Amino acid sequence: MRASQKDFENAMNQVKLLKKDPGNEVKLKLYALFKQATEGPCNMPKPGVFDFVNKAKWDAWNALGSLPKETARHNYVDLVSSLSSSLESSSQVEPGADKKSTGYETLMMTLEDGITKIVFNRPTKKNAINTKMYDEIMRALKAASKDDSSLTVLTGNGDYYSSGNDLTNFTDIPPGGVEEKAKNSAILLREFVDCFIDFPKPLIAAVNGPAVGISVTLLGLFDAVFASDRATFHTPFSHLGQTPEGCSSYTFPKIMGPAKATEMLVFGKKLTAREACTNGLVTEVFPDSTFQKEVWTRLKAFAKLPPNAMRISKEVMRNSEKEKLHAVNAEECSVLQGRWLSDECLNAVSNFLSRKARL
Ligand SMILES: CCCCCC/C=C/C(=O)SCCNC(=O)CCNC(=O)[C@H](O)C(C)(C)COP(=O)(O)OP(=O)(O)OC[C@H]1O[C@@H](n2cnc3c(N)ncnc32)[C@H](O)[C@@H]1OP(=O)(O)O
Repeated sequence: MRASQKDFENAMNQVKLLKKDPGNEVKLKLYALFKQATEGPCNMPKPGVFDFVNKAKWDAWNALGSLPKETARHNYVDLVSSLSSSLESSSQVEPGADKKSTGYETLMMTLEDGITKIVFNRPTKKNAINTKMYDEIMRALKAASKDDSSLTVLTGNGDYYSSGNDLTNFTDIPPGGVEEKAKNSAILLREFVDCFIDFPKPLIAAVNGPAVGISVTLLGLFDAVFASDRATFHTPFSHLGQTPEGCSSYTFPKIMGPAKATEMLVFGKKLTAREACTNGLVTEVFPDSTFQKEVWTRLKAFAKLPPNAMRISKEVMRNSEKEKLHAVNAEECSVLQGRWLSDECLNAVSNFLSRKARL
């Protein structure tokens, strides 16, 4: 499936919020893709040669020929998404942002009202985490740990929070073959999860939509999890021939008890936001229609609390667990390294990539 109608509507809203003019060439491209996506191929009469503006628009639209509406919608969403990161859209930002970081391809990052916000920004891929995104999240967390903010929030752009590991990560095989790939992936995963274990400030997830795989397991390392009632929580590891990561083999049984943790991590039961809240994984659930407003009101109130007291309180709670969490992370990565070479895993990934299986 290509970009959904919701992705398209989000993109249309984002365009209105662009703070910098993207230039005429890009505006014409946006216009053409929008018209193609909503009306199909151009069948309007060609404007006269002196009607420069309308002729340029007509030319851009007409140049798309018989491009299918769906493809145009997808390309429109992609183009807006790339503009949002490079030209700093304010759609993900509450008013009065005092600092925004560009230089991320897969994320948007802002600092405002004492809150650093890191937004997964691959909406057309349901915010699947590719290798670049793993690296950028680590870089963003390191920057957030040192900036002026008192808390850090992770959320997703579009209809998903994140669909977890990008399964195409498995297709980029180095010269050393699949063994080397599995080894490198285990090293990357360990380093990635370590960043969450060691993150020094309160870390909050605003789960705006469905969450899958590693985007769910990591929640056990967050300090608060706010969820839209549209969000779901799914860890289909057995279906994928894989095993738990993100320290979930330790945090989930502790949070929800071994029976519920087994339902999720071994049998792949998908939880609704309310179920995840009842089981202690989610702090609070909000109606989707008021999610952003209510969550940001709450976060802004938290951000006014004395930052050092919050940081030290987190440190006291986390310190007694840190060594254990690092050991669990190391063990989970080592087990996964073996699983990635198994037929069960290779078949599951190849089924996804050949579109035989979606969750
Ligand atoms: C360094 C390695 C570390 C590894 C850590 C271990 C981590 C483990 C995990 O996270 S396991 C979980 C992995 N995730 C999945 O298995 C989810 C796979 N995706 C799906 O099943 C579906 O895409 C969906 C249910 C999330 C959404 O379905 P639907 O609404 O029908 O949308 P599409 O399937 O059409 O998706 C749109 C678009 O996005 C691409 N996409 C979505 N998720 C992923 C993904 N996880 N990996 C790669 N690509 C993904 C999908 O292919 C479509 O792309 P296209 O438009 O066709 O180009």
